[in-house]
Amino acid sequence: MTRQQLFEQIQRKRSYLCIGLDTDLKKIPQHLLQHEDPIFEFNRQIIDATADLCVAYKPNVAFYEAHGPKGWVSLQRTLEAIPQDVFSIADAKRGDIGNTSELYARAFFERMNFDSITVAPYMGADSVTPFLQFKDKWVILLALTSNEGSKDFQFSNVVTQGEAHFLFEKVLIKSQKWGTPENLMYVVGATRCDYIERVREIAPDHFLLVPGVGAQGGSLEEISRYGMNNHCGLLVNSSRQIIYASQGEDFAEKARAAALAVQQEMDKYLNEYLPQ
Ligand SMILES: O=c1ccn([C@@H]2O[C@H](COP(=O)(O)O)[C@@H](O)[C@H]2O)c(=O)[nH]1
Repeated sequence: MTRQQLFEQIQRKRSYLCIGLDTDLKKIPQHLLQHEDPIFEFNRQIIDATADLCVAYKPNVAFYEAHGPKGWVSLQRTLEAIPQDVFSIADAKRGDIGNTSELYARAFFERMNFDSITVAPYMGADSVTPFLQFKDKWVILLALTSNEGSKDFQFSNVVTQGEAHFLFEKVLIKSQKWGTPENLMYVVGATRCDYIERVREIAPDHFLLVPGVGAQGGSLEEISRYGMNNHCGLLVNSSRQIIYASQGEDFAEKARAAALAVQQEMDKYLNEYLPQ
């Protein structure tokens, strides 16, 4: 999917919501356990109930690979249930020496046909660029993550081009030599709203994948106010708050209601903050 197609979808649906498919057998409604693939059945019903309200789905690969080969099958079936025009994100946080990264890229882009994959920047250019060689596919690079531990490394002081920066700023500056706003996005946590203006100074045009609203408490209003650019430039993820809105037989209906509430808020922010 191209950046323009993503933006058109955002305008059409009045939404920049990404729904995280962090599907956990311990949390899904118990009546689904009788299905031969309960994870897929849960995801299928969530997707059917919410596809008109969101622009992306993000299965976190950990929730699938934890089940071994069966989990990979659930992931593949889930990907096939995502409508063609909805952006798909493999939240896999990969990255290794070049020839290994190339195989990761082939696994997620060719074997499975995801639109994008999350990648860790720590191993540098040769670990990231193999993912950038695929037409209309995206790298979503971890820049400033939403978790408490982000403080351990991401705020370390480093010197870039003779200037002092935080490490996450260096990731944003340096990686713009590897990709463009047409194939590179960044993960920036909604719990780090105080840095969103700084992120936009360094990377004004790139899309940001923003986890951390909902269960982690980040502010959708602040991220929208300070993070929106002229292509919207935001995919705001919510996983648990939406998919586990109910653990009863009405789970899909309740997930739809939770997604609708977020979409309606996003509609308002698109009116207020999208530059004309
Ligand atoms: O900085 C990051 C990067 C990734 N995540 C992932 O996003 C979802 C968040 O789930 P919620 O239930 O909405 O909290 C999850 O898959 C994380 O692994 C993140 O939270 N922060």
